[in-house]
Amino acid sequence: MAPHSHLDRFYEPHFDDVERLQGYQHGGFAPISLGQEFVNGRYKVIHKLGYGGFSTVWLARDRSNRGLVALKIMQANASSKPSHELAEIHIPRSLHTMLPRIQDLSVDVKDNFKVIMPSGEHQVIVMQMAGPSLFDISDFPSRRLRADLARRVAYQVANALHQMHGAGFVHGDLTTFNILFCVSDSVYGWSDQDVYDNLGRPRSSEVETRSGEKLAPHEPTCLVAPVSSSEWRNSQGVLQEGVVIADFGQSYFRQPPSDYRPGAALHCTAPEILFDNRAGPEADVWSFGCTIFEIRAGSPLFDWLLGSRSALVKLMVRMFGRLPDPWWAAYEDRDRWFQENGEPKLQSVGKGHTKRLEPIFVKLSIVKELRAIGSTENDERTDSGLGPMIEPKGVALREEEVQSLGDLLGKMLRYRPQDRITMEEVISHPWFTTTFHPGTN
Ligand SMILES: Nc1ncnc2c1ncn2[C@@H]1O[C@H](COP(=O)(O)OP(=O)(O)OP(=O)(O)O)[C@@H](O)[C@H]1O
Repeated sequence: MAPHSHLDRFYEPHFDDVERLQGYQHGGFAPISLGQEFVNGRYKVIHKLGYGGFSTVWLARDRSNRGLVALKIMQANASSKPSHELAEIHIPRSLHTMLPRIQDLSVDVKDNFKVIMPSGEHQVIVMQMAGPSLFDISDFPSRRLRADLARRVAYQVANALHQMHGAGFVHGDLTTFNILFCVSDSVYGWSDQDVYDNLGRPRSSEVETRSGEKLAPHEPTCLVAPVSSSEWRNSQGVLQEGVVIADFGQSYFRQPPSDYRPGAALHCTAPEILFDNRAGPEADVWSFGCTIFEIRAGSPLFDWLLGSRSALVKLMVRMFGRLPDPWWAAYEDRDRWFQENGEPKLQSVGKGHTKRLEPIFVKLSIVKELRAIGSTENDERTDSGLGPMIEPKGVALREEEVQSLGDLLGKMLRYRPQDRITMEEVISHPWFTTTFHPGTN
């Protein structure tokens, strides 16, 4: 009989917005529990804020000043890579010292220390506590930000990225997952009870093996769900309408470190990374183009769940046409879907005198995607419970905005990095400042 997989070993948790249990291995996630203390009781874990591929992120009380902080507890394997540590800790610190105007736009690292646990040695990064990510608040497919808020948020990120590029920093992993709403100043002074009253009590699910076998010391006794997006959305006066950029794990200053491997989220990955493994400020511009679309649309330009590089390239070619050489020749599935000129392959449809050739799929375009915003929303959602940050349902973009945003994204999403506009040009684009009057359609 085949051995049970790691997943089969456990009963499923009661909720799905939680890290996978397979991540809890030697070298993996740290088994943290609510109430756990670090640095001689200075930091005490009181809730969970999120998780990513490399870490779990917890809300903690800093007893030195009674304030609230976020503890990003890295997987042990990621903690031992000097370049990762350098990026996660030193890039945000350098940004704050070198670029005073970015202080409100990038997350602040306050402290860091290491802890030894049965899973290994973990780097813990103490950060300014922020709110949910843009991804979390939109909660695809039913919600997107209010139009004015979407543009304001996009401008803040553009401003931060412009300053970073001007000083020689590359972010390397720009997505809606890594842009977080700021919380109101009063939140930092909340008691534990205020946290639970406003954000709900942590939901936890006991971890149990199917066989009844005891848990290993590196396995958590409970999985804890992060504060839910609906708690954030419906909490009154807790979130500000400003954002900070977070997650500098893929960032670098001037030159990528020798062990650098570009690692942007697949749906935001630029073609030069896919084909040449080459990151840079231009790749940030591509990722940010995808991110602006997602901020305005509430859903991604290219699917989040593509699964493969080839599936992403197929969507790119459907949208932007034939790849430049030599990438076209390197795209292994091109003959399956496309003619040599990048047009979709043709298939025979109909019978007898109605028989004709038709493309095997329709071509995509940014403008078409922009025109579809607001018209394909899930009609079952109610306007109540959406919160003040969310656009009412069924609101489409004015044609004037479709043209303006289509122009901006078209220039940011050019295949060749040297053909893309720079962040200097992005922030002066009229889409950020034009008033799109209702009724111009
Ligand atoms: N300072 C913070 N305040 C509040 N929540 C945070 C903070 N930092 C991170 N989070 C939450 O934790 C999640 C994971 O954080 P982050 O993306 O930094 O982790 P990661 O392991 O580096 O993930 P990735 O797989 O994206 O590289 C974020 O999406 C966010 O929801």
